[in-house]
Amino acid sequence: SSLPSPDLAAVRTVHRTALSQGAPGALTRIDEGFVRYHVATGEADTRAHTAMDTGRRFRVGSVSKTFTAVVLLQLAAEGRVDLDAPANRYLPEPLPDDRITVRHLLSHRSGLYDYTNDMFYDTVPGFEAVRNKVFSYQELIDLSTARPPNNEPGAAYSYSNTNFVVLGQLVEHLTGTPIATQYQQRVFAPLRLRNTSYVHPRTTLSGSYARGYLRPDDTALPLVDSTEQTASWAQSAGAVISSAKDLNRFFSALLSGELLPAEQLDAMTTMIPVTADGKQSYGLGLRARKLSCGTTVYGHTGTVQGYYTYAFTTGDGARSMTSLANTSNNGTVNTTLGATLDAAFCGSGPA
Ligand SMILES: CC1(C)S[C@@H]2[C@H](NC(=O)CCCC[C@H](NC(=O)C[NH3+])C(=O)[O-])C(=O)N2[C@H]1C(=O)[O-]
Repeated sequence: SSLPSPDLAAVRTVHRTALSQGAPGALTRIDEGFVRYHVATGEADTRAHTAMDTGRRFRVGSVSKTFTAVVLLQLAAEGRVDLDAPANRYLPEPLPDDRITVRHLLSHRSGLYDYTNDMFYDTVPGFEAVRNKVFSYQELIDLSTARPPNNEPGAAYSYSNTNFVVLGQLVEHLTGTPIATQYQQRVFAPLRLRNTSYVHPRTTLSGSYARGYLRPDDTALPLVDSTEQTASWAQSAGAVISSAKDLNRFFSALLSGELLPAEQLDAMTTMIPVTADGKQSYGLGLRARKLSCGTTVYGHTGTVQGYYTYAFTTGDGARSMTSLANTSNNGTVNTTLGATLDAAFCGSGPA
């Protein structure tokens, strides 16, 4: 490819920095055609002192939003949902504002308040209060609509988990099947993502996986093992479990046109800047980042208790990278881990 070779030494340096900042372990896998690169550092399990390896599964957090967006856009391609219709046309219970369209939800422009702002205001108590809870979509939506909207529909970008919880409810109401069935039939099975699952509300991960460690707000306290949770607070906004190999396969397939017709892929990759420097933008359930070398990559990030994920690919899907650090509530680690993007796609160290 026209890209410089990945800088694996730079990836290792980023991992070591993340560990020095509090991550128990980190992994990065890069795939380009039949060529793959693996870098794993530190521990997947700090009690058993098990070494991290790139084959381990983990909770992907909001990378789940791209899976949900693919299901929605396939339904749109089948003529079963109109992206510019009011979402209320497809929902069992109406949102307070009829002007909110399906596209507003997919692009975080609905204005719907993000209930996790309250739910996780106090990090560990908030997590402990919900880690074994099972929510209905409607319960989560009601938490959101109890608060004023962030903006008029379509007037601004304001990221909100609520948007993708509504979209999960919409998919289930429209198809009459659980979102898990739609993920399985439309994405997991066709791409043979054997290490990817949606097991909500089961709390355990199967197979070989990395344990996740949540940092308390009082950073003097020990990390909290947050591996087992229902992730019911997130569901179609964040409850997918996957691996670096599978996420690389998913994003490569998506951007190379295996999952969506051109019209829907174009809609998904029509990006609107979300940072002042214009380097980060959002489309429909998809992020884009312009890297230090000028290359733009497409994918999503994830933050779920105990796990930070970056999963991105080139515009043609030729080269993909997934990085994980098995901690969270540690913004320094999250920012550090993001530098694996430059190492993977620009062949350079942190910008
Ligand atoms: C926009 C984000 C960053 S937040 C959103 C979603 N994750 C969540 O909403 C979880 C928030 C609480 C997570 C918790 N933090 C606290 O409790 C802080 N008090 C922690 O760090 O484990 C996800 O994933 N998205 C990320 C994304 O899309 O990159």
